[in-house]
Amino acid sequence: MALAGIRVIELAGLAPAPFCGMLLADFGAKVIRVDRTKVSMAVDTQARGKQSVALNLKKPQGVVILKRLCLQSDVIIEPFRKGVMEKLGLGPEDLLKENPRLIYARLTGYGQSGSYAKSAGHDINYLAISGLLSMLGRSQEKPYAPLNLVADFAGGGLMCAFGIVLALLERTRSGKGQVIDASMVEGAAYVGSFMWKSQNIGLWNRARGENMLDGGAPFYETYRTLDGQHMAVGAIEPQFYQQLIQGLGLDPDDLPDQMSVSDWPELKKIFTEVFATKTLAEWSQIFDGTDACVTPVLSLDTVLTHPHNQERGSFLRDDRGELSPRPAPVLSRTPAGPSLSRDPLIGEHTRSVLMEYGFKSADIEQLLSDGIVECNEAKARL
Ligand SMILES: C[C@H](CCC[C@H](C)C(=O)SCCNC(=O)CCNC(=O)[C@H](O)C(C)(C)COP(=O)(O)OP(=O)(O)OC[C@H]1O[C@@H](n2cnc3c(N)ncnc32)[C@H](O)[C@@H]1OP(=O)(O)O)[C@H]1CC[C@H]2[C@@H]3[C@H](O)C[C@@H]4C[C@H](O)CC[C@]4(C)[C@H]3C[C@H](O)[C@]12C
Repeated sequence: MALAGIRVIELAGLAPAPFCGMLLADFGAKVIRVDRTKVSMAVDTQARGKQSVALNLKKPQGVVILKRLCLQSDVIIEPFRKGVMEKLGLGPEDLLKENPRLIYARLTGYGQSGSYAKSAGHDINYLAISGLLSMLGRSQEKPYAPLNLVADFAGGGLMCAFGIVLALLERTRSGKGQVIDASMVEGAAYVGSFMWKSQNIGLWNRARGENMLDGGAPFYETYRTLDGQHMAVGAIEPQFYQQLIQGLGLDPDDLPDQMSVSDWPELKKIFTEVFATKTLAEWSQIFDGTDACVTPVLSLDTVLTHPHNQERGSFLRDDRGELSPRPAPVLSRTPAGPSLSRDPLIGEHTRSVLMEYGFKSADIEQLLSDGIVECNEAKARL
């Protein structure tokens, strides 16, 4: 796998950092998640392929252990508010001094500088400050955040993983690590570059929800079917639009021009009425194999049974039968090899990881009895 041999220390966080760690693990990195002690249940739902060490960083010995782990690792991912790591004596200066090859990834909402740097926040706040939230939503309605996909995952976890891979690549030339300041506000805005750079071609001239790609156009919309499901329509180009009209059984001569914006509400009404006359299966049969750009809106449960997804093996089932997306993209020689085993329990690998990093058995027993680290091997065997 592409990242085989890379060791990553991921300090446990909420959603973006765990996703970043999972991406690296899927592509072969050894990812050790450092959890707090005295926590019963992990909140990391993106723990595929990771190991867990439970370590109390509020104790000086805990800090020493983390430093030792970082000394023999390539990457650390920290998901805390600005200043937290420095307060613990684990800031970039401390860690890079001991391991100059370390890549120190700081995944935060607002970045390491600026007046918001120390403020709490979540995806919706970062999206708001990025400018993008103002563009998301239906006509005449308030802005609407599309789950926590854009800032947490696209602009946060994924962008941070991109930074880490860049830094690893650069290190092969310089031999040096570096600090990555991954702000979700900036990551989200960057993912949205198209929105800024396409303003001068008139794509966003109208109010929110009334443009071509934000729900304004009848040919870029979802429609309810007879059986209460939905079809997605993305027939932008005239030659594809023509196939949409044909599939709907409409006569183009009876319809206003595709690009007549003032007629869009009327055209939407017509499409809505027609889509409501057939089931999702019937519409799929009509449009599959055409270039009308019409597809069924699948649920998380039905994606697996769709022929295209089945043919490509786009989703996988783990040992417990849970379904999730296969890692993307697919690399021809060194594809990802996601773990199919259950997620780690908190502290399940404390002992084995510490041994691997050179700690002696007797020292580990002492750390356990002092409450600096915790082990959950017994629970894991149940
Ligand atoms: C699924 C829910 C998550 C939703 C995601 C949401 C939409 C997001 O947007 S995530 C993005 C959040 N933002 C960031 O990550 C940006 C950077 N980080 C921050 O800004 C902050 O960390 C913060 C704002 C996110 C949190 O601030 P906080 O004050 O809590 O923390 P920090 O200032 O960063 O300081 C951390 C302190 O912790 C100390 N620490 C760290 N590690 C250790 C260690 N190993 N040992 C000792 N101490 C440690 C560190 O030193 C700092 O200490 P100080 O403060 O003294 O400096 C989920 C959201 C909530 C979940 C539910 C909830 O947890 C309750 C249940 C729990 C149960 O187990 C499972 C079910 C729950 C219902 C659970 C379910 C879901 O997981 C949630 C709903």
